[in-house]
Amino acid sequence: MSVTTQLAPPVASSWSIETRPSPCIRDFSPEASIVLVGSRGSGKRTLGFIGATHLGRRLITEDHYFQEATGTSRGVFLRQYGNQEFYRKNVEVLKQMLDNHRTGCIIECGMGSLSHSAQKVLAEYSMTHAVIYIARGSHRIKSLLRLSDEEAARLEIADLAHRNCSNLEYYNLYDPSGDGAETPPENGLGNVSSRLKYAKEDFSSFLDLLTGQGVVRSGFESPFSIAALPPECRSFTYALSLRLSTIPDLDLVELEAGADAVQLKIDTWSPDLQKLIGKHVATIRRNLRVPVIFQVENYAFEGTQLSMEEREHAYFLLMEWALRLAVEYIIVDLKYSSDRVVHLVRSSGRTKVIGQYLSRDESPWEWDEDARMIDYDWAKLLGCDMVRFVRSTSKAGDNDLVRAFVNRIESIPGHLPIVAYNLGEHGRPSLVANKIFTPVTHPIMNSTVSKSKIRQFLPTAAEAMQALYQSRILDPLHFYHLGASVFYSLSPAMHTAAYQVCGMSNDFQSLQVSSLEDIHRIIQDPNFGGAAITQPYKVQILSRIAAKSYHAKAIGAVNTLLPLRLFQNSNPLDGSTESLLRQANQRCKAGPIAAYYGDNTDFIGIMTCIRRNMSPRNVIQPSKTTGLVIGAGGMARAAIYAMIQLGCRKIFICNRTVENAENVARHFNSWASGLSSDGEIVRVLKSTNEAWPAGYRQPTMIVSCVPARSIGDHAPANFEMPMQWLGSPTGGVVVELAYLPLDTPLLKQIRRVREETKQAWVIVDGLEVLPEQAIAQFELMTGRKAPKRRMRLEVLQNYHRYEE
Ligand SMILES: O=C1C[C@@](O)(C(=O)O)C[C@@H](O)[C@@H]1O
Repeated sequence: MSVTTQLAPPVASSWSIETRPSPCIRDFSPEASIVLVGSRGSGKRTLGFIGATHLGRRLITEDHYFQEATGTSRGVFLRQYGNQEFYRKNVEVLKQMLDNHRTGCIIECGMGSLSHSAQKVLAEYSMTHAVIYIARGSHRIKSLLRLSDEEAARLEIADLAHRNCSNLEYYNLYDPSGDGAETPPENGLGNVSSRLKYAKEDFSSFLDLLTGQGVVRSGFESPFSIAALPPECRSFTYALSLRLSTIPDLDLVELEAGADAVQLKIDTWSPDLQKLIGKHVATIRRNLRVPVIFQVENYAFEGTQLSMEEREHAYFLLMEWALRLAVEYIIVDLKYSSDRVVHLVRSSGRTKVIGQYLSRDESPWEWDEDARMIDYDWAKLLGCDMVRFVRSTSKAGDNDLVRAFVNRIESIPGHLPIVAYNLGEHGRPSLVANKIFTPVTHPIMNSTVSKSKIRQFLPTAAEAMQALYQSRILDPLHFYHLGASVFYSLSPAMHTAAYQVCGMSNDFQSLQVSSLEDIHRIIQDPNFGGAAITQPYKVQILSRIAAKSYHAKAIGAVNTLLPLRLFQNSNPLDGSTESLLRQANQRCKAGPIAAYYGDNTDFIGIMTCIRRNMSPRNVIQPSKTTGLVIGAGGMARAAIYAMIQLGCRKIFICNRTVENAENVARHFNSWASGLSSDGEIVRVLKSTNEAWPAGYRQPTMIVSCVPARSIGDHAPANFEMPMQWLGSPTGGVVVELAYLPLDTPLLKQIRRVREETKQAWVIVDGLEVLPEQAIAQFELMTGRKAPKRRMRLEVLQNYHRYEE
């Protein structure tokens, strides 16, 4: 079996940097238009629509553009003018379409891109733009298009042309939530089902990755967010080691457990390896939502009878493949020829290259030799973004040498992030002390058989964390839920379960407090780790806070309080992003507290739930979409901010005490004065007797932030909507934040209306939002990736304890 011929035609191994074809540049300007190519049935148009909505871009479809440019449809043109003229016109129109939309668009290319000249045009465009090939399982395309075997085979061969003129690849996984969904019509708007939840999330994150949007967004907004720094700049991050061959036997959803990335090891060959990798990368992303570190193991070639030269060639073809999939990291063994490495680095786009020196044999090199520093410098010179040193040892003393070596590198100003540890049983202390992408396993993988012996020495992420607490590198901290009425909270259950899953020695308890002074007493303890703040203190606590996130400032309320400690060389009170990032990197250490930092995750919970449940028919249009918020407390503020973040610019607020609603409206109108042409984003509805204001569409997103049970002397709000306000012909999303009882009068009413009018109202109850805000809160408090599934499960399992 020749592996190389299956992957692509072999290339001459004598290539030097000069003679190699120019690298495929995948570094595009953030605004550059994005082209989608792929066969019929691959899902290009649906993805185009999702992408355009997500990035706020125009969707251009080739068919529609052809019709516009020529005045006839493709079919009619072909019949009228014949093949040759049709092909000529196709290329002309394609070129014109691409040239006229160089920025700010998502361009869907259909069959018109198959001819040789069209491919040339696309290949040229791919030098400056992302041209994404949309792949999909051939059996799915076959059944979707109802093709015979022969037709399917023909389509698959023709489709290769698309792959050849693209520089990136996206595997469009089956989305079970979208069964029955229709392809959007020609203008791209309208009927895509709101149910394509996974595809929406998958493709949106893929585009964030390509455009760099995700990083830009989170960075300056909240320095304590784990997205504010890439994992290689944080302390003690874990990479779940996952071998390709074992994936079919695993339920990936079960693997969620505190890992910051998945290290995907290619350990085997199969005839359709490339497609398999694309599919598995997509599956990992969907199920675990962490970056992928791509690595090809040497033992993958065992039994293939490839020459060394062929192995090297195959190795680099796979690396190129990983770049096409835009994996976040690739590990490149620096034993291979440096011109190949340089070529790869030049093509890497936003993928970070980790240069590796690996030895599975003992004593090939020592940690304290000068040659290690030369190796490090060489990796840097080759353009690597990080360096990884790994070797076998049987001597415990080698672990101290690793530390000394890492210290040496870390003393170099502007040094590259470094991964360094010893393999095997004796190397475990160095593995646990390693700070970046420590490879870990997962309890459910213990039963899988390993070709490589190292697997059995890997700890789980929880074990690695526990070791850090045992050796006092990290400190157990106390966390609280503080408010006037906290007995019904599910927060302790969610946070405690998350500590357990991640191997953290913290505790979390609810305390009822009756004044800010009460709170102050609790949070002075050097082992205080953070608090979830609830009513009525979300706004009041602002007076005790030295620094707050961009969001908390905008909202004017805080639900997450964190300590700022007195650490050497850092002034916690200067409030600079840098000092806050330093605090964030040390948040698992106890120490005297000098001040407090405030953030807000309520808006994240609400925003996530609206986005997830909003149907594309109600896609947010700043000039048209309206939102309605009931209540005027801290949660109502978060709801308004969530709507603003989603792009809504016409928000109404309604509250029993009108004055409070007016205060909230004033706050946002002054904060957001630049966002709306008439300067007013939030307007007050004085009572439910008012008719819906003329000139505004009825709301398509409604969030109720009033309690459904009595609190102290306050009677429950029992809020119901005036029927006239529920007139949106396309329905919308109704988010109810109260969850005691779960079936509030408002939700009962919406169900009734839905039944009677058949309008598409989607209901989100309080138990859906609650874990989302807690997940974001846990990550702010600990810097660890939250075990989301487990936290959501805790809510469902514990809720019944409080039901009347
Ligand atoms: O409002 C809430 C709900 C909550 O107070 C609870 O009951 O668990 C927890 C807070 O973080 C959040 O802001």
